[in-house]
Amino acid sequence: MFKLWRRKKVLALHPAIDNGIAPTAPGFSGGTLTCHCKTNPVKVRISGQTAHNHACGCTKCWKPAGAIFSQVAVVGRDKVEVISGADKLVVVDPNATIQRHACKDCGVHMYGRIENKNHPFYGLDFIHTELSDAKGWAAPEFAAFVSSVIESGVSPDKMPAIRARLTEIGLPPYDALSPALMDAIATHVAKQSGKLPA
Ligand SMILES: N[C@@H](CCC(=O)N[C@@H](CSCO)C(=O)NCC(=O)O)C(=O)O
Ligand SMILES: [Zn+2]
Ligand SMILES: [Zn+2]
Repeated sequence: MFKLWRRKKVLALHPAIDNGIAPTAPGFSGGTLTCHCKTNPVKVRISGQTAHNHACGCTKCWKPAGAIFSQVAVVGRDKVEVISGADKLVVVDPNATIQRHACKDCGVHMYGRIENKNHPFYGLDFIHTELSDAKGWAAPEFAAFVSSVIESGVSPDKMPAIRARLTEIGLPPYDALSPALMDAIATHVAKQSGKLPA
């Protein structure tokens, strides 16, 4: 008789978080993001470390094939320079708050930019550091917009297992951004409206 061994199916959250998160390197100073095109890839030079790296479950952030989550971080827009293939970049949704500049050939998002000067995160670009093979990028710290994965077709039944796995990995799951970032956004709004002193 054959015995059938069935391994528990592991959730494919994101390749950069499923098999252990690479550590942040002190003093890390950046690297080059490369799109997935075999020829003439788009290259974006990032001249600094990122901040607020997180797994994002929203429908708008770019995810590698098979991943439920995106991994996305911010860096000052002055640290982002397209060094190759600029002619292949298109803005995915010009009406979105974050204007994601994607390679029109492979679909990879190379950077997302906020053009609204009143936005709390104006001055920061959103990038996917897994597009660089440099080691030492800031590690992800939390998971954002977790419930939004349902909007991409994930069965609601899987949510308890997804939240449990994120917690196990060390990425606290939130259904918006992290409390610290939500507080920063609300503080900015309150200062703009005069409810708090500027
Ligand atoms: N349920 C929606 C949520 C989309 C959303 O609000 N995404 C956030 C986080 S993106 C990176 O952290 C956001 O700020 N979006 C602004 C934008 O995308 O322009 C969905 O899943 O689509
Ligand atoms: Zn490409
Ligand atoms: Zn997102």
